[in-house]
Amino acid sequence: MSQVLVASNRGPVSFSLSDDGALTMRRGGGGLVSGLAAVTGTAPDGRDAGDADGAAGEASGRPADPRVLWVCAALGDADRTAARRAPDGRIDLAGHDTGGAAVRMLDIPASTFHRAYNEIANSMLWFVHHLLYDTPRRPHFDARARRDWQSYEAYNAAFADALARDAAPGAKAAVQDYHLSLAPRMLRERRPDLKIVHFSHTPWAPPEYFRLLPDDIGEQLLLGVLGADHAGFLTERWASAFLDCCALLPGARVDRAARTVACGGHVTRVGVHGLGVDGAALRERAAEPDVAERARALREQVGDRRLIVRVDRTELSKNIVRGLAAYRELLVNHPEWRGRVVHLAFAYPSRYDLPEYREYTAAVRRTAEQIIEEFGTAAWEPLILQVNDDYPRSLAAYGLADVLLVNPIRDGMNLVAKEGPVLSRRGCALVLSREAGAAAELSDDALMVNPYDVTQTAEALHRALLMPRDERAARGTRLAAAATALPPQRWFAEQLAALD
Ligand SMILES: O=P(O)(O)OC[C@H]1O[C@@H](O)[C@H](O)[C@@H](O)[C@@H]1O
Repeated sequence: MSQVLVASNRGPVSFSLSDDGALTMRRGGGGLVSGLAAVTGTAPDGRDAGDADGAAGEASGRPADPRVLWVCAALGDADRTAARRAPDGRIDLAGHDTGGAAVRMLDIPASTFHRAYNEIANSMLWFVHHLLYDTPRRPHFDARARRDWQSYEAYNAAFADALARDAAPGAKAAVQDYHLSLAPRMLRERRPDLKIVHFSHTPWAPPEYFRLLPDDIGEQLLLGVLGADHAGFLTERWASAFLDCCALLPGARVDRAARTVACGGHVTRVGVHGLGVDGAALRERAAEPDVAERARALREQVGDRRLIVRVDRTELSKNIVRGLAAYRELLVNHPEWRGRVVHLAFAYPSRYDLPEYREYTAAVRRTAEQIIEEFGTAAWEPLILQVNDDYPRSLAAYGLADVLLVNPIRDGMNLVAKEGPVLSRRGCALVLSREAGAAAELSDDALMVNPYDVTQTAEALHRALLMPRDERAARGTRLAAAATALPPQRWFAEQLAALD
C-alpha cells in the first residue's frame, strides 16, 4: 500500500499548556476530525490523553514511511509549543494506538495563521460557500483583504512544503477543505509524482455567488483545487456548482458527462462521496456509562413530555435563531403542546474570534430567554439551551428525542441528521432543511423544510410530534440505513481508490 498523507487545518490532537509548562494532549474536535480519525486511527480515546510533554520531547527518530502521516496546523500557543518541542514538528502520540499513523503539526506564525484561518477561511470562504453575506454591507474586499489573502497563500504553501518534504515517492495526499484550497496546485508543482485528492466538506457556491469574490482570488481558488487529480464533494449539488464555476474559468474545459475539468494540461476528475456515520462505533460510544448517566438526568428533567432536540455549533449557517422562532410559533399556533413538550437546543460555542459569531451567540441566547419568559411556568420549562460542549449529553439526547430538528441555511452534509436516527431509541421524526447536503440522501423519510420559512418549520414540528409511533419507527429505520450507507472508512477508501 502506498503511503497516505492527510492534510487539514485542525488535526486529530490539540494541546493545552499548564502554568508549570507541562503539555496535555487532547483529541481535536469537529466533524472532519472525527471522520478522518476513524479512518486513520490517529485519535486518542476522546478523553484527556495524559501529559505528553515528556513524550513529545523524547520522541526518537521518525518512523520510516508511516502508513499515514497527518499534517495539521498548530492552532494556538500550546500547540505551537508542542510543535516546537517535538523534533521536526512530529508529535509523539504518547503511547496511544495510532494504527501506524503519525502527526506533524506545523508551527505557522500566529499572525499568518489568524489571517488565513479567521479572515480568509472562516470569513471570506466559509461565507461565500454558505451564502452568508449580507450584500448591501458585506463583502468589502479592500487592501486589508489582499493582505489577508497573502497570509492564506503562505499558510497553504507551508502545508505544500511539509507534504512535499515528507511524502514518499508516489504517495497519495488527501488535502481537506476550504482552508487548503491552494495546496493541491502548490503540492503538484513541488512533487508531480504524487497523487492528490482534495475534498470539500462544505457546499460549493454557485457561480453567481462565487463571483462576489475578487476575480483573481476566485481564479486562484479554482486553479488550486484543480491541482488535485480528484476533487471530492459531499453531494451532486456541490460537485455540479464547482463544475459550473470551472466552466467560467479562462482556459478550463469542463466535460459534464465525464465529470472532468482539463486545465493547463492536467485533468481533474470530480467525484461525489456522501460521508456517512459508522453506526457500530457510534452505538458503542453511546453505550458507555457517561452517556447513560446523562440520559438518566435528562429523563428526570423532561419527565414524560415530548422532546425536540437540536445539536449544533453556534454557527451562522445552522439557523438556530429561526429554529427557536419556529418552536415559538409551534407553541403559539398549537397551544395544546404547552406543558407537553420540551425543546432541548445544544448550541456549542464556535469561532468566537469572529464578531459575527459573538453577535449570533448573543442573539441565540436572547431568543431562547424570550421564549422561556413568554411560556415558562413554575411547572414547565419549555426550552433548555445548552451552550457548553458536552458530547455524551448530545448522544444521550439523540437516544431520547421524539423529534430532531436540523434546519441549516446551507450545510455541506450535516452529520447530526445522520447520527440522530442511528441512536434514536423511539424512532426518530427528523425535520430537515432542504438546503443540507444530507437532504440528498434522507429526504424520503424526513419532513423537509425551507429553512427560511419559520411557519412551515413550526408546522413540520407539529406533524413530527403527531407522527404515529409505528410510522416514526419505520422512517427511523430507513433513515438510519441511509445514514450509515457510506461510513468514514469506506468514504476515505473510495477517494484513495479514485486516484488509482
Ligand atoms: O473551524 P473549525 O472549528 O476547525 O471547524 C472546521 C470544520 O467545521 C465543520 O463544521 C465543517 O463541516 C468542516 O468543513 C470544517 O472543516
